[in-house]
Amino acid sequence: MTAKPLFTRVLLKASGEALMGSQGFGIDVAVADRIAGDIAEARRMGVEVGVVVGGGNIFRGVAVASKGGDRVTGDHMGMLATVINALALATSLRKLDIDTVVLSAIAMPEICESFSQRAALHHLAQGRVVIFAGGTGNPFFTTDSAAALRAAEIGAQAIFKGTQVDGIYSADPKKDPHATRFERLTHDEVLQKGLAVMDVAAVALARENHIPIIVFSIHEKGGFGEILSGAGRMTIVTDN
Ligand SMILES: Nc1ncnc2c1ncn2[C@@H]1O[C@H](COP(=O)(O)OP(=O)(O)O)[C@@H](O)[C@H]1O
Ligand SMILES: O=c1ccn([C@@H]2O[C@H](COP(=O)(O)OP(=O)(O)O)[C@@H](O)[C@H]2O)c(=O)[nH]1
Repeated sequence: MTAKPLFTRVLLKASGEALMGSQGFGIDVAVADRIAGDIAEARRMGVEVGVVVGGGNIFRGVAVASKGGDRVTGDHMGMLATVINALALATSLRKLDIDTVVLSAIAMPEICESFSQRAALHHLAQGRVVIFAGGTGNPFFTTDSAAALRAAEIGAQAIFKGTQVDGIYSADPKKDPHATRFERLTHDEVLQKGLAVMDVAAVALARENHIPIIVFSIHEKGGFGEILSGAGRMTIVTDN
C-alpha cells in the first residue's frame, strides 16, 4: 500500500470480539498478527496510531450483572480483559519490529506503563504505536467511550472503529438482512436514529470534540490502510 493517507494521527478502536477469530473465546494469535500487520502498514504510510482494544472476547461486565453479580466488579474484570488483549496485540506488533508501548488506565507498573496524556503524546511523537489498555479506567463505560476519550486527548483526526460489520446500517445487519448501509451520517443522526453500532456516550463525546468516526470491518485484510486512503467500504460520521 503506497497510497497517500488522508490523516496523520488516528485512533483505532479494535474490537475485542474480533480477536477471538472463529474460536468463540480468547485470542486467536493469527488474527492478532493480521490486525498488527494492518497497523504496521498504517505506520509505513506515516500515520501515527493510537489503539484502544476491547475485551468482549474475554469478558464483559454485563455478563456478571445479568447473573445477579456486582456490575462494578464485572466491569473491573472486563477492563482487565482489555489489558490481556493489549499485551497480545503489542506482542504481535513487536514481532513485526513495530515500536509499541502499552499504556494502561489502571496502574500495573510491573506489566505496562500507566496512562497519562503526556506519555501518550511523547510516545506517538517518537513514532511508537500506543495501545491504550484498561478502557477509561471506570466501570459503566465501554471501550468505545475510551476510544472517543483517548482520541480527544491525543488530538486524533478521526476514530476508526474496526468492528464486525463494514459500516453503520439502518438496523443491526446481523439481525436484519434487509438493513441498508449508510455512506455518511452526522453524529446527531446516529444518536437520533438510535443506531447502536457504538454507545451513546462515545458518539456524544466524539460530537462534542468534533471528531469524525469511521466505521469499517476489521476482518478485511489491508482494510485499515485502504480506509486511511479514503477507499474501501465504510460509513463516515461527521459534524455536518
Ligand atoms: N445500526 C447498526 N449498524 C451497524 N452495526 C450495528 C447496528 N446496530 C447494532 N450493530 C451491531 O453493533 C456491533 C458492533 O458493536 P460492539 O458490540 O461494540 O462491537 P465491537 O466493540 O466488538 O466492535 C456490530 O457487530 C453490529 O452487529
Ligand atoms: O471504560 C471501560 C471500558 C470497558 N469496561 C469493561 O470492559 C468490558 C470490555 O469492553 P467492551 O465491551 O467495550 O469490549 P469490546 O466490545 O470492544 O470487545 C466491558 O464490557 C466493561 O465491562 C469498563 O468497565 N470501562
